[in-house]
Amino acid sequence: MISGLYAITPDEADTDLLLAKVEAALQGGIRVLQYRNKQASYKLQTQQASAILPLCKQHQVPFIINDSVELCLALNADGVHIGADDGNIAEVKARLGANKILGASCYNRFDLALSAQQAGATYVAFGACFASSTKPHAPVASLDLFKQANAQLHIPAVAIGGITLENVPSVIQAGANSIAVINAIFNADDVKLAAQQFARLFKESTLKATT
Ligand SMILES: Cc1ncc(COP(=O)(O)OP(=O)(O)O)c(N)n1
Ligand SMILES: Cc1nc(C(=O)O)sc1CCOP(=O)(O)O
Ligand SMILES: [Mg+2]
Repeated sequence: MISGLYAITPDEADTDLLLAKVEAALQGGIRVLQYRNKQASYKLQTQQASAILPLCKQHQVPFIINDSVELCLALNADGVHIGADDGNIAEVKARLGANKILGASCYNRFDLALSAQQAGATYVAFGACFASSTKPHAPVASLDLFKQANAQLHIPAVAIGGITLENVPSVIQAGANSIAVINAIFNADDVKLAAQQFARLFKESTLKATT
């Protein structure tokens, strides 16, 4: 269920603009969407995520909420993504139930991925793969983690952090199952085109990696 192009929303206060960008990204072929707005109040997050949910449903794209189990359960979204400061994975899993997606940030640490999988995570994320303007102080993660993930995990591994159309082939060749992107999609002049280009590169590079 978690594979291909995984878009994450930017910190956008203008809900109409955000919805237009999300619709364009969906039309461009994203396969997963995470709602993340670190600047918004819980009220604005609820309004924005409630408006995005039916768009994702129309496109049959899983909709994941960043950080908040409460918001995910209130909206009946498809899942939650949590990091080291967002709660205990096993406890969050128990609150969400077996049918929701639970993503866990593992930064540059494979030991965290092994324990996240053990605690019930549906997927893990490693990053930052490259310097990220969205999160400039993120620790740098080696692309070798994806080789390790393929060999030792039975859940998908998502790559995040500074991923662009230029560097995405190297991440896919390294073995990432999914590519999470904020800036290079949502700050592109043409959001739909950017998503289409990522999706096409993902297809081409995956074919190369498997032949
Ligand atoms: C797919 C994906 N991977 C990593 C993160 C980062 O989560 P976290 O470390 O909790 O940081 P914030 O996003 O909450 O700032 C993510 N959101 N999504
Ligand atoms: C939200 C986030 N988490 C990261 C991590 O390394 O865990 S990097 C990151 C920002 C990703 O945005 P962009 O595609 O604009 O670099
Ligand atoms: Mg978080």
